[in-house]
Amino acid sequence: MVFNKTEEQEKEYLRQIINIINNSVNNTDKSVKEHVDTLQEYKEYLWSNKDIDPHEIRSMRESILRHFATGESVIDKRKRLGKILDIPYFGRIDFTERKEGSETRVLYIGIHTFYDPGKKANLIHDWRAPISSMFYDHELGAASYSSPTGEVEGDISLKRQYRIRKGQMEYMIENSLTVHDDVLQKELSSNTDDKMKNIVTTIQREQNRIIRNEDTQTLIIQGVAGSGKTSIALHRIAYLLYAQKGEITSKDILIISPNKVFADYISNVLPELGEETVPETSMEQILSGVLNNKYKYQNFFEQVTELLEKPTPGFIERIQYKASFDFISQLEKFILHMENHYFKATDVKLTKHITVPAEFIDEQFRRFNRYPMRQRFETMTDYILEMMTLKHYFKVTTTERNLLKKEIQKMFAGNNDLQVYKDFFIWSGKPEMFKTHKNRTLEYADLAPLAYLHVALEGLPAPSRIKHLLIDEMQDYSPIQYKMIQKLYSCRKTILGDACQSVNPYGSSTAEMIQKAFVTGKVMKLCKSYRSTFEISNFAQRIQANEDLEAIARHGDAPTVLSFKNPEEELSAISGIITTFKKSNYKSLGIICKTEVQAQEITERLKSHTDKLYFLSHQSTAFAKGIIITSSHMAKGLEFDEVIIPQTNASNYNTLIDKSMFYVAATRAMHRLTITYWDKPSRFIPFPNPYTRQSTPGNGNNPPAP
Ligand SMILES: Nc1ncnc2c1ncn2[C@@H]1O[C@H](COP(=O)(O)OP(=O)(O)OP(=O)(O)O)[C@@H](O)[C@H]1O
Repeated sequence: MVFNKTEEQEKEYLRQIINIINNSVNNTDKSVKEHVDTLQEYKEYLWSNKDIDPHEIRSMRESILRHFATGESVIDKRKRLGKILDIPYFGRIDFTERKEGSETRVLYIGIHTFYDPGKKANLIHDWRAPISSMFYDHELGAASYSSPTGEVEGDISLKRQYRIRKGQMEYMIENSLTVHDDVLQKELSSNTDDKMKNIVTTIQREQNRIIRNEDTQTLIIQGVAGSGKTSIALHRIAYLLYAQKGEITSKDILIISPNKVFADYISNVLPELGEETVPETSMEQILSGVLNNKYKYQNFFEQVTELLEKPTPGFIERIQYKASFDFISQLEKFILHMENHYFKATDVKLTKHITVPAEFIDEQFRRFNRYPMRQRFETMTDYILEMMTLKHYFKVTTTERNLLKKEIQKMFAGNNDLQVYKDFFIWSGKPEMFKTHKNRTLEYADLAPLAYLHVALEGLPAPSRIKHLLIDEMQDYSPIQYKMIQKLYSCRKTILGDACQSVNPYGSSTAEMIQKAFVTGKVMKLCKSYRSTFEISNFAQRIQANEDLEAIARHGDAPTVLSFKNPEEELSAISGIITTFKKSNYKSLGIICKTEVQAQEITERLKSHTDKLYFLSHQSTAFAKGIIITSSHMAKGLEFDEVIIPQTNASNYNTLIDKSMFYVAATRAMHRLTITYWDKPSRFIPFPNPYTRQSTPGNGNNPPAP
């Protein structure tokens, strides 16, 4: 007989579960109150007995700390219970192990486990538990999961999905092959919240494989636009925190993310999954840190801006060269060259009668070659002095020691990182490949190689205690940057991105290049695109084809291309679209320009037409709700219900990098996309556009075929 067969029975069961959870909440509340009261008592006792002896104070301090720690875990439990009360579970499978005498187990699956001490049973199973993996991996029929004791095989006889909010069941979907599809379609058709949401109820099979992969040291995920890479990466973190409890905490994980806005945008997901947010940083911060924050440098955003606004062939060439593997091998050769030619030993007169011969000093430089070059001086000095005292029976003074060390240091021609770096370009016959900007500002592409040389000369900073490194937007980093990351973080890594979405086409990396830079790594692909409607995905495919991309069959409004005579007409049409948006059910509108300057200029001009606009710049630190105007670069990784891409004129979108920007902007749209231009259309707009509407908001006209 099927347990809770009907929807009515399920609803009744839900009510019972909520009651049990409520009891647990009451007990926890009591426990929280007891802890608070005890701590208060301690505090009062300490205040009113200021002359108690130090032993008693010490033992009280220990008790307070103990109470505090248990109190904190009770508070955590209370928070978790609050979440469970709202959405106790979202799925169910009935599983019978293929073993004699096995009974069917009814497994309700939710964000957290809920154990009922009364029934001495798990009433709800955490989605990350091994047994719960079957919910994502199998439909009705034969199924299996990996348990710590081996593979458990059996059959799923029932599978259901529920939508429960605030403890109320909104709907339940019965077991069928399309359970996931139905709920997925509903999830994808909903409008965006201000921040990224968790996808725990509808994780797809290919995504689940990545989330639960624990075998691979370096996992590289190449996923098409909107395939859920970022979502999956965050669920993977939540999974690892669960599966490796006791070994890894959220503080042991580090995310390298493109900017603060993106970090804020994704900051919701882990707390929604009941985990703490994870520290985040940027590539620039890491590399500049290695160089002791000594240099002024152009950041990645500034590099992209320069490429978009005033790219010179030299600038592009420098970026391209520094993103090549040839460059890395030249650097390696140069390090060897330094090893062989940068130390020129001379005799050092230590005392009136004692001279340390040059050959002996040179010999020691070679002897200690297991140390980075600049780290040898100290050890060499000590060793030489030891040998000299043995030979000459004299006592070395501190002054003599310092003198020798200083002299040895002077014999090395590589004491200044920047000078060494310049030497490298001269040595390699490419002096034109190094150029500083105003105020001796380094180019972004120079940061990683300079840090690479610094480490070869000076050694690595203190080993990082990070146990898992996550890199998003992997395509934007170059091989030499990955080489540096490899040196700095020997831990497990999850690296994800999309080679088609580079905002740095001259210095970007594919999954295979990253694999080559690391000399290891498993590449996994995600081909299904979930974000955009079929029509938008197809449109974007025609801007820049990605053979791997498989658009999800979710249909919506066709993208619109609107042509105008001049910028004024275009602007008033955009303001018309904004008015329509405000009246619609959509929650977010992104007006995505090619550059930040253009975005700022449009913001200023639109302000007199409409209110509640939010200009998102590279200095912004938080994602905002509503109508956002920003650049393609900043919009990367984000998504909007509706997107407008203005000024797609021939002159504005013309180069390789412009095309990348256009593609990134178009793939941000979930449900609706409008492209506008005046004068001549960009050659990247897919014409003829079968989706173009005849009547348009504002003054838009149907564009002529170019
Ligand atoms: N299994 C899923 N269930 C529900 N929604 C999903 C699923 N997978 C992805 N999505 C949705 O698809 C959208 C894109 O996801 P996400 O931003 O993680 O993709 P991405 O691959 O990082 O995208 P991009 O590279 O284009 O920035 C999000 O709205 C996400 O919630």
